[in-house]
Amino acid sequence: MGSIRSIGLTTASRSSDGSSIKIDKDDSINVQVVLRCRPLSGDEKRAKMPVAISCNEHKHEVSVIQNAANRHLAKSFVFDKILGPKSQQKDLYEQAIALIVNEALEGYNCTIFAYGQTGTGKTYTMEREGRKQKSREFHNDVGMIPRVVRQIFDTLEAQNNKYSMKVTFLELYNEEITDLLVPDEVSQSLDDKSRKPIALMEYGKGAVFVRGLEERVVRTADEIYKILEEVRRMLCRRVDAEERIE
Ligand SMILES: Nc1ncnc2c1ncn2[C@@H]1O[C@H](COP(=O)(O)OP(=O)(O)OP(=O)(O)O)[C@@H](O)[C@H]1O
Repeated sequence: MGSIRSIGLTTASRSSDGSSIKIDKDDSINVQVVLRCRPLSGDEKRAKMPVAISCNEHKHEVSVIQNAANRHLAKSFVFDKILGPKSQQKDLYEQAIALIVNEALEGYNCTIFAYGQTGTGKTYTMEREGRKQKSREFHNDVGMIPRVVRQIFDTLEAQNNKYSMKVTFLELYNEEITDLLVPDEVSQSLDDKSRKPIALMEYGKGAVFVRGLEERVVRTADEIYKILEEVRRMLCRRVDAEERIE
C-alpha cells in the first residue's frame, strides 16, 4: 500500500491596476488520465524479464503482451495520453503538465497526482530533483514538482503582478493524514492539547479540504525547493528510525 504525498500551493494574484483575477465559476470537472510506462530497470534486464506491454503513443493505446515469445497481445487499453518507456521527463511536462499549471494560474482548481503500484515510477516522475550547478537549468531527469514550481514563479514574475503564495505539504497513509511541515521532533514534543487536529472536511458538492495544516508563506521557487529537500530528509530519517526498530 503506497502513500499519497500532496504539496498544495495556494496563490492569490492581483493585476497591477489592483483588480483581482477572474475566476470562472464553471463547476465541471475535467479528468485526464495519462499513462507513463517506465523502461526495464538494470536488474530487470539482467534477470531477462520480458517486456509486458507495448505502447502506441499515436493511438493513445497500450497493449498487454500475454505471451512474450510470440508477442501475442491480450488486451488493449486507451488513455487520454500514453508516454512510452523512451519518454523523458520534459516530454511528460510539455505534453500533460504545463497546460494544467497555466489553468491553475488562470484561477481554476487543479490537481496532478501519480497513481500506480510500487516501483512503477511515481516518485521518479513527480519528485526527482536536481539542478545543474550554479545554474537555473534542470537536469533531464528532474520531475514534475520542481518544474511546476519554476513555471508558476516564472509566469507570475513575468506578469509583474503582486502575488502571495502559501504551501502545505501532507502525507496520506493508511487513512491517516500527517502534516509534513511539522517536523517529527516538534510534533512528538507537543502534548495532545497543543497538537492541531488534522481532519479531512467536506464543504458541499463533494469538495474537501484539510483543516489544521501548517501553511508556509513562500516568495521564491528556491524557498519551495528548500522545503521539499527538508521534508525529503525528514522522511529519510523516519524510514531509518523505523528500520532500526524492526
Ligand atoms: N521513466 C523512468 N525512467 C528511468 N527510470 C525510472 C523511470 N521511472 C522509474 N524509474 C526507476 O524505477 C525505480 C522505481 O521508481 P520509483 O521509486 O519512482 O517508484 P514508485 O512508484 O515511487 O515506488 P513506491 O510506490 O514503492 O515508492 C527507481 O529506481 C526509478 O529511478
